Amino acid sequence: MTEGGTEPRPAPSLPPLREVIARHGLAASKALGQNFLLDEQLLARIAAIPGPLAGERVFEVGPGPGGLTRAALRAGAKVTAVERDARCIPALEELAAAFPDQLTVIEGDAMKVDPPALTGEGVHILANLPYNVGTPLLVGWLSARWKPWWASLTLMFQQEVAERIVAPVGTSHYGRLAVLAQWRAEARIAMKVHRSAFTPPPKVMSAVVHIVPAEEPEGVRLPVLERLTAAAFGQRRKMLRQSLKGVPGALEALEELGIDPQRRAETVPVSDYVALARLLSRG
Ligand SMILES: C[S@@+](CC[C@H](N)C(=O)[O-])C[C@H]1O[C@@H](n2cnc3c(N)ncnc32)[C@H](O)[C@@H]1O
Repeated sequence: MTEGGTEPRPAPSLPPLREVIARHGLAASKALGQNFLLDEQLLARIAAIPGPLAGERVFEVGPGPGGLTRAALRAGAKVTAVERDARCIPALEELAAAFPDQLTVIEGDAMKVDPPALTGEGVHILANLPYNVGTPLLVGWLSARWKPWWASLTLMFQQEVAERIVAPVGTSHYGRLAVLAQWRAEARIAMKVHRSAFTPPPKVMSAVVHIVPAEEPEGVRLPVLERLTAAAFGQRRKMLRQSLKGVPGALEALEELGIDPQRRAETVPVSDYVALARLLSRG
């Protein structure tokens, strides 16, 4: 016995994921963006990205046959998983039975559930999702009130999308998503994943992005920052004095901050967008 607690339970032995997929007839659906990860060592490495999960709560979106789910459960997490494909639910219920009191399975659309109501605050979000679902969910999670209800995000994306999230100023991927992800959070690519790791393999390479909340800069309203970056990057080849013309007060704010109006959007660091938005948030 450990002091004040119980011995961790030995992880139950589970059938290989291929067998789970075959037994439950989980032929990958293109419409649901299903590309499954079956390599359990790789899955364990992804589940380790948020840090030690023993006793932590995890919200998983799109568990599918449960590969990433079982990795998080083996690491000792309490997992709430939302899956849209009804065919996957019996396989996930089997996993819940193998890890008593550790897994709650919800059949539903992640775009429609209210995760903090399901999981409470301080959860680690884990997801390997289709791009068309993953990006809107990410934007929603990054737009939450700060500090957010989640403790970290560990999300698989197409590599090109991952590059746009972590892009430094001055690079071709730098844009609205980079500013949104970086103005009050730290975002990095934690792992690149070759397309051949998926069944079936997608057309492009993938990468896992890890995001943790940082201090929110004071006096900045997010809608103001978004209006600014929408205008600036909406015409990214133009000089700021042209692209920001339609944003009331923006040209005066450039001058007040000593930001050269001849610069283009992609040369302006996140800290300058924040400073501009702070001035414009005053009004
Ligand atoms: C790329 S697969 C990943 C499956 C599994 N996590 C893995 O890594 O092998 C994406 C999963 O997300 C599910 N999914 C797609 N759209 C969803 C949505 N709107 N809400 C919840 N799950 C969704 C799919 O059914 C599928 O199981």
